[in-house]
Amino acid sequence: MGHIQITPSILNSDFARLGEEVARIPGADWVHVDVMDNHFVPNLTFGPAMVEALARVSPVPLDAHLMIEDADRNALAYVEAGCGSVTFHVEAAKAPVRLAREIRSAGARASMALKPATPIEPYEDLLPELDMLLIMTVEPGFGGQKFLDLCLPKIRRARALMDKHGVETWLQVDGGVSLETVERCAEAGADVFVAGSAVYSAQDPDAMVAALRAKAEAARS
Ligand SMILES: O=C(CO)[C@H](O)[C@H](O)COP(=O)(O)O
Ligand SMILES: [Fe+2]
Repeated sequence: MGHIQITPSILNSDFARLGEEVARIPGADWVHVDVMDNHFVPNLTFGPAMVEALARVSPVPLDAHLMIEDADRNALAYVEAGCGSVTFHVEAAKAPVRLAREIRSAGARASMALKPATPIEPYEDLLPELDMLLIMTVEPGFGGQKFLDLCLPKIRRARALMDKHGVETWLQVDGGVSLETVERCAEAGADVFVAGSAVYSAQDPDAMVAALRAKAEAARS
């Protein structure tokens, strides 16, 4: 299992002041950027030009979470925009192995996401192709939703499969992660934690990043 990483999502931050919003979380490991196209999910955020502008000013690397149809054709634009990690949804990719290899060859970490109802088992053999697996803990589309406990067994099963294959793949959780739920995720085997509303609704977002990290680390030991 990798070291604990905290990845705030800017989805519920102030979109009119994104540069200032990312400057409020210097203690984060990554900034999580939720790209939504109003087709794969019923919500619309931003595209490569906006992400490229954010990459230029962010104090930490960008972790793009692409909730978009036709990931095969659109994912590389986010590597070119300067993201250090690019996550596509397996439900939106026609050729996930080829896409993961393309993302890696273009110079970013390749990551694949699973919606809550998508099982990990059919994708076991893909794990060596991935730098990170994202297990969604809400239905994708909106920030501020309630954490789905029904996803915890899948996190445990994914961690067991990673151990079985001896891979270094990081295991990210995204959706409803807060001081109340981060320990459950860490105990189940997650090592990368996305937190949107928990971080940006806090008085001091960087202190919330530190608090989430401390809880996840304590849960693991
Ligand atoms: O991918 C997402 C939603 O589809 C977001 O990253 C996620 O919901 C973060 O927000 P919160 O921590 O408020 O749930
Ligand atoms: Fe996300």
